[in-house]
Amino acid sequence: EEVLDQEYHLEEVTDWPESPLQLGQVSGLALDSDDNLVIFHRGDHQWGVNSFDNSGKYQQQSLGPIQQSTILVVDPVKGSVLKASGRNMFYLPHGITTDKDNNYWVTDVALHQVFKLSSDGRDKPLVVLGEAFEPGSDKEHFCKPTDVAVDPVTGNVYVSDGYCNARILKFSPEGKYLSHWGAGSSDRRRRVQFRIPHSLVFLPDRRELCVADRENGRIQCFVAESGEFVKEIKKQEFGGEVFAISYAPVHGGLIYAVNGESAYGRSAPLKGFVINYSTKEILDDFSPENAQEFGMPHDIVVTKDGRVFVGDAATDSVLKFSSDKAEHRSV
Ligand SMILES: O=C(N[C@@H](O)C(=O)O)c1ccccc1
Repeated sequence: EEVLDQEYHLEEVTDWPESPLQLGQVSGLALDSDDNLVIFHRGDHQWGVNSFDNSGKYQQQSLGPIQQSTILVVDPVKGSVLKASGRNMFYLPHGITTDKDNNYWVTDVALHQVFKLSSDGRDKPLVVLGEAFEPGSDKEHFCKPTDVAVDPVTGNVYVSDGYCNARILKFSPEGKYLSHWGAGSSDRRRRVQFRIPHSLVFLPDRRELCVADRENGRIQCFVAESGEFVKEIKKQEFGGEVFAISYAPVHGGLIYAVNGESAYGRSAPLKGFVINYSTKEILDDFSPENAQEFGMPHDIVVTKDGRVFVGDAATDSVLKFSSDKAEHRSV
């Protein structure tokens, strides 16, 4: 197979989007089957230090749900909004993914719930997991669930749970609990448990599930069917926090990741990374142009043609990166 040639380097496509998107905190990104970008954002709601009490209960229920459209489908070339939905449903959006039928699977950390939604604009909840506003750690309750990944072959659904739990749960396509691993499961094989499993990606060519184990600053990959541990990728360059990951089944398998700030401040520059899944080597890193900086890069997706989008929950923006020189405005 062809090897990534050396002059491959991702650079920001600074003239994307052509006109600004009205976004709140951008928490999640996904791609639909046409490689349109799906943005999950928080409108006028913000996750702040007073949003939750010590038991994980959301404190701002009285605000009511976000009235803006929290799910935007955006053209990857121009950045124009193709569809908008997700009004009056969510309090603190977090993760989003699409399944092979273009349904949305989303998590809301205030509701402590996971939803399967039709993408026909009616947002019809087809599956709901967890109990609204009730944190917990059994088979029917999550605590600030962070992300979802769907196996395109079996339709099985994986949930990373979450800020106040430390486990991955597996459900049937209809939402029946099947198993879980990490905290609370029988497997004691791996000493160090997750610390905020924050982002998931399914590797279709390997049938593995990789997890951004955020506060452990590492990526862990598992056999999706069994939860059996396969490998860990931990890099000095991450600086102790990995916020989100994505994957492209090309060039032998490429993992894309963004790092983040720890509660104790910045321990490494905020960047995106392109990592060779097999060798674990960092092939490229990237960040915004013109001394702009990432604020809180919070999710990342990569299109079939190698364009990368990063959603930032601090700058309320989505940035586009490409290695195709033709795409960068000639200065
Ligand atoms: O991590 C946090 N937020 C982000 O991940 C997010 O906004 O999803 C956070 C933690 C404590 C207090 C406030 C925010």
